Amino acid sequence: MVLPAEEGRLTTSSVRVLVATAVPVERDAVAEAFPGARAQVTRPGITLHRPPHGPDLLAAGVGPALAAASTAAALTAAALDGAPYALVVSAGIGGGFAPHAPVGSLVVADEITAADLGAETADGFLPVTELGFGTVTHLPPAGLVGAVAAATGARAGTVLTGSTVTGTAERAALLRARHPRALAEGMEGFGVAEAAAAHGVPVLELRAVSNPVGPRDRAAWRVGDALAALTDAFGKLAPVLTSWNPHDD
Ligand SMILES: O=C(O)c1cccc(C(=O)CC[C@H]2O[C@@H](n3cnc4c(=O)[nH]cnc43)[C@H](O)[C@@H]2O)c1
Repeated sequence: MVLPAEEGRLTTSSVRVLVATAVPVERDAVAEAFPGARAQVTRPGITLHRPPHGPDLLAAGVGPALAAASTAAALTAAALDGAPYALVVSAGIGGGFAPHAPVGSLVVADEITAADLGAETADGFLPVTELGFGTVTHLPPAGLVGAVAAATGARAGTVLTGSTVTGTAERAALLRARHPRALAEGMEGFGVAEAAAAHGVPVLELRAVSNPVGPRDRAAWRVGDALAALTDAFGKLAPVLTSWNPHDD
């Protein structure tokens, strides 16, 4: 249930946490792990859902650009409200690289990497860093990644972000050749991480695998199973987030 209230502060954790999903159904799957009536908090450009004992939840939009814009809006609003977030979690369903991350499994990013941010050249792909710009990778706090993996059973590895869902075996193989530690692919993690980095806030990415990365086969997607895995994971994550001390990581 959602209440149109503006009141209520995060009371579970010692740290204020923002969970950014792409779409409302993912947000609601996370919310199921935090029972009670959710307050709905509107700020410029965004609407947050706030369970009584849980993190702030944001359906930030599909793709890295909208996810970054929405996450930045939430971070800015919280800072201006005098209650900044100490952690941002990018969460949702994702593609898993077979056989390393099977459908239904969880992946926590120890590295969040933009897979398609760069230039195609005759000699292959060059990331923007080799063109002299920006960054293509963000590293979540290692201690927190380990604690999340231990609590949820998630595999830890690289999670790639792209603006285009991979749809062929050739592209999947190319991505794994470029990123041998890649376990999963999503469309938002790097955008969320860029916004968090701009605010000096650590980031985490958790993906529940709904489909294999590779040839497009919508009939094989197991979105319901992945959403259930996401709910289950956040149920186990709550005590991890509560006890996490950013200064120790
Ligand atoms: O029908 C399609 O081919 C198609 C094309 C673009 C997007 C979709 C979606 O269902 C939304 C993707 C949404 O879910 C995440 N996601 C899930 N699986 C993958 C994947 O294999 N590769 C990348 N992203 C994936 C993503 O983060 C989006 O939020 C369907």
